[in-house]
Amino acid sequence: EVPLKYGAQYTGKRTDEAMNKWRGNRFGQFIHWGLYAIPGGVWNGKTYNYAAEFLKSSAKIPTSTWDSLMYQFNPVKFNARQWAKMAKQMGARYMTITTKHHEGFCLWPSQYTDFNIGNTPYKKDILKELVEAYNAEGIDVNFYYSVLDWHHPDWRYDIKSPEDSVAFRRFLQFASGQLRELATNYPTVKAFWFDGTWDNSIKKNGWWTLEVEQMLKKIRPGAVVNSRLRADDFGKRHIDSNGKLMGDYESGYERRLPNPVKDVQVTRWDWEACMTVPENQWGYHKDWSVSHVKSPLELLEMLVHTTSMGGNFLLNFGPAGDGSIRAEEQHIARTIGAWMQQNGQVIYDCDYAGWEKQDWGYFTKPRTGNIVNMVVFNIPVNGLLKVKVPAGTKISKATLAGKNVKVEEIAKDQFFIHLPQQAYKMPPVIVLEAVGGAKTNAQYQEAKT
Ligand SMILES: COc1ccc([C@H]2[C@H](O)[C@H](O)[C@H](C)N2C)cc1
Repeated sequence: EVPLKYGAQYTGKRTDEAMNKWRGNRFGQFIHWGLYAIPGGVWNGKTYNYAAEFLKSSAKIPTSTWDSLMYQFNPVKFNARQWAKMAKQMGARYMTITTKHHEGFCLWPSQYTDFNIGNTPYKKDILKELVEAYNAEGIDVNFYYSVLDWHHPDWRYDIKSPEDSVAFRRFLQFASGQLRELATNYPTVKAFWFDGTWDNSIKKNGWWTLEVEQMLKKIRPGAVVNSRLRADDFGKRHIDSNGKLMGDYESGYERRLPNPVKDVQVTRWDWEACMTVPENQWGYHKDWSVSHVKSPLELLEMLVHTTSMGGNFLLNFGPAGDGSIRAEEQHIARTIGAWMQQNGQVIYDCDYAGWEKQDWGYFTKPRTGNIVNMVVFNIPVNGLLKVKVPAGTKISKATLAGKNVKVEEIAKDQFFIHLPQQAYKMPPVIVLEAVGGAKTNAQYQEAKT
């Protein structure tokens, strides 16, 4: 091991109450909302197919022109309570909001820059409205914060001169101040999702990333911070030079999920995957016809896949500039929500079962009891669902929607589950009562230090 000052501060999963709640939430709503939602990927009549929140660079728009969008920000259709109700109906247990994306525009009235919601026609503190509305629905709120800031004159992509060093130190003070006011003025915030930390300027200032994590946890004990913030003494990000995860959970899965067979080592720590509905649009884009738009079922399978590997799934919504939620996203919320209404117990507070992945779907395991859930996405034509269980496991009971289903042992540690013959519009859940069998997932729990 190399001695590190700014590397991982602990190993193994946090087991305090705040982290257990963060983990048990499992399903979150990401919201990307900022000035980019106004043009929605279209500039001077031309549609740019790249991510809408990058339109400033795609269309090579000067900062002064882009920043004047602030004077147009007046979301007349914005209703925080309606958004929160929709998220509740979808079954989201937490919501992560872009307090400030790369453009540098702040959804809260920051004292550290005028480039904020207070100087828009809307004027009011949107962040406060969202925190209150979502908390009122029992949904935890987490803050996304981009360190990269296209608006701020002291931002640097790299440190190549003494002037760069002086300017960037001022920038880091600015960012620390913004984070302090976010953690202080919105006391119910539960976690911080850092982005925009891939540049050399940050890699060369790993000390600051640890200082920020420690400051936030001092102001908000129990706060959860993602690995994406952190760089160690040598500029290594997410995982330090000794191979240890920094921050409280691994946040490298962006628009991709770990493979349930090859990447099972991800279960040794907490992690979260964030996902777009189109191929690559986080902010609102006017034209979703340019790429595949994932169906509710595709997204539901990703949620179950993520839970089955002990991770959290953060599904993105990109509200329009007027504060409305597009029809596709409303449909996704309703469809996933209907299934979560019946089956949320196989997601919330559930984890990796440690059983071998099979083609029919995914296993999830509640924290306590000898239950293993099967979420079936691939229904066998003959209605006989072949299940392999760990050596020596006995299945004492299997139910589907509360009704017993026949379990027929066909070989050592192999069973047919007789599925009721019906048209399955949504994935059925089979609850197994299983006793015995090797405890396989223990091997990935690292020693706690
Ligand atoms: C350079 O490639 C990037 C950079 C930043 C991103 C941002 C997206 O705008 C969104 O906020 C996502 C979570 N983040 C990684 C995506 C791709």
